[in-house]
Amino acid sequence: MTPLATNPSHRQLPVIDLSAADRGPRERALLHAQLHGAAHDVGFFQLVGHGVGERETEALLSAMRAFFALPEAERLALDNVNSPHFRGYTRTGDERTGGRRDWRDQLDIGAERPARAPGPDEPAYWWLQGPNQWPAGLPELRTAALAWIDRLSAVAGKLLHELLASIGAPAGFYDPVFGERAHPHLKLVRYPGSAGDGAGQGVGAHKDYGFLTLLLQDGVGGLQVQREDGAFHDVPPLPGAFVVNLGELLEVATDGYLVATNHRVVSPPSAVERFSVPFFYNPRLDARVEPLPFPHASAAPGVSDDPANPLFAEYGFNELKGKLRAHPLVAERHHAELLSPA
Ligand SMILES: O=C(O)CCC(=O)C(=O)O
Ligand SMILES: [Fe+2]
Repeated sequence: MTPLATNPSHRQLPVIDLSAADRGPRERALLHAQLHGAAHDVGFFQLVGHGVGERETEALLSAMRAFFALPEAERLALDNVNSPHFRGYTRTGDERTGGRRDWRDQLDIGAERPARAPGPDEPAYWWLQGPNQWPAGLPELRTAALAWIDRLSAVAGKLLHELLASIGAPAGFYDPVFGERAHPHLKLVRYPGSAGDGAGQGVGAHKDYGFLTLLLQDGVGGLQVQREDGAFHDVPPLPGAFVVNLGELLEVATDGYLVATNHRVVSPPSAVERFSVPFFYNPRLDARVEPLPFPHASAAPGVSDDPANPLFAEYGFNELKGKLRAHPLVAERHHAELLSPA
């Protein structure tokens, strides 16, 4: 072994088989031990045995490829700059993470609900609720994306139950913040090679805002997770698996016992495109995440204290902070009153 080799235990994320939950108490106990370790130590793992089949996945991916193959004018007809709800298409270079330009284009999709412009006494996060923007000539995209949101909401719900049980908490403790008014979110993302500015920022280091993220990535690679050593380590693509990471609300819920982990994407080499589909399992916008009762609560270190990234227990505020930061063009056009003076 050369001194430069990465520690293999750092390179490989845990692989968790969710179907073990249905194979009797012994297998379920083993699953819980693995989940507990992965969620507490890393906050990232590969999920297999989730039951989502190749047909459903291919329906989503082929609609997605068709979308990104549309002429730019047709994609820009859905420009999110026209949506006060941060829905629609973001062209490459218009998104920011850590104050720097991300080199990816994407379509942001959420639950299909009518717009709700908040009144003067209502929280501003109601702006996040509103209609999606769909490409007129690609009805199959709407069908596949909404089906994916339903399907992955069910998988994520089951996973959250097992995860809470794995740390000795009541499995259904957060059920009331999901249900009919949950606020799931889906992104269809393309990384079109590198920007040529030397930064290689596909998307900059960040944490996700909600409970759990289930990511479908293609075979190109580039996703990296920050590990205990502070360095960013590759998350190699595993066919058929979802990469799962814990969001900020689970860190808030457990006072830091479970970790929301920083991650980023390094741009693929020029002329190589990478596609990914992150699904964010988020609760109602007006959900206030109560502290989770669980036996390890006294061992919790507290949530991370980053003045540049405060964590909010009321979910809508947590998402709104991120959206205003990531989409400055939408924020300036529609929400100037929410931006703090520079
Ligand atoms: O594209 C990826 O692999 C990750 C994307 C991501 O982390 C995000 O959009 O929050
Ligand atoms: Fe993310």
